[in-house]
Amino acid sequence: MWFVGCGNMGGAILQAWLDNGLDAAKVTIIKPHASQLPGGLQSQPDYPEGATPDLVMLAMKPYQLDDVAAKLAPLVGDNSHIVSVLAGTEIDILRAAFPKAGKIVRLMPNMAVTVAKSPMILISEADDVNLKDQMNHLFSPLGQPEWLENEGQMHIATALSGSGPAFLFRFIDALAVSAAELGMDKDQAARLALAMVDGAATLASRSAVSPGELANQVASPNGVTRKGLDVLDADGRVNALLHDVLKAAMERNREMAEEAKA
Ligand SMILES: NC(=O)C1=CN([C@@H]2O[C@H](COP(=O)(O)OP(=O)(O)OC[C@H]3O[C@@H](n4cnc5c(N)ncnc54)[C@H](OP(=O)(O)O)[C@@H]3O)[C@@H](O)[C@H]2O)C=CC1
Ligand SMILES: O=C(O)[C@@H]1CCC=N1
Repeated sequence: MWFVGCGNMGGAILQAWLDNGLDAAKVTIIKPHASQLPGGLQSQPDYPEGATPDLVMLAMKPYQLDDVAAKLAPLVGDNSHIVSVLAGTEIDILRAAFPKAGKIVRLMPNMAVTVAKSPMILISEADDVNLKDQMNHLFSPLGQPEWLENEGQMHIATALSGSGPAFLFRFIDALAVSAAELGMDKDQAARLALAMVDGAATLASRSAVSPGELANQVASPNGVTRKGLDVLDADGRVNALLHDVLKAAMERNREMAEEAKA
């Protein structure tokens, strides 16, 4: 297996696979600069000569595709599947870059692969049951595989699930900062905000009722929570805010897809 690029996202996937028993000897990492890598692995700047990979994980930045393809495309053949985590880089573009490759799959993971809790959003160029089984087997130790029906859905899926952790991390920070501004010790506020989100997310994921209903269960009539919810809900504030956040991220993903075609 070859990793092309192994930074935040590629490194998290590799770490998760190593934690799940992947033999490090089967991994070759190609990237320009030496850096600390999962499992103490070393990267190399050049592609191995005379070797053909079974699987290539494309995990560099989207704008680096042309550079990568110039060197990698001649080395991949029918039996080399390519899995790309590149945001906004569509299957047609990947196929044009790697005309001789085996199957091409797009994956949108998030950083929670290291705790086996990333939705693993997938789409491939062909509706191939064997390929799906193979990908599910490969990626289910990192989170829940979730196949899209069409590639157009990848824009919003990327905003929600790929970028989503960043939005939630900001929310946790904002809760902690606000609690500190309102009188709590800063470190204690940070600790409590994180523990509360962790507990609430676990509860919601295990609950038979929706998060909306759970919010109502927390809020006593005329109680403390209702006053806070009223602020979130005033003029549809929180929905409007998150709509705008997802729309901005989704539109950037769409724009990146257009840039890749230009
Ligand atoms: N970060 C995230 O949460 C998510 C990221 N993604 C996608 O993952 C991809 C990587 O993002 P991220 O990990 O955050 O980025 P990073 O900047 O952390 O990592 C980029 C990697 O690409 C390598 N690289 C740079 N140039 C080349 C090249 N010419 N050939 C091979 N490798 C190269 C870098 O190597 P070096 O260090 O040696 O320079 C580095 O290992 C992006 O396409 C992004 O869209 C998708 C979902 C979530
Ligand atoms: O910000 C980005 O472009 C990538 C895609 C999803 C998460 N990180």
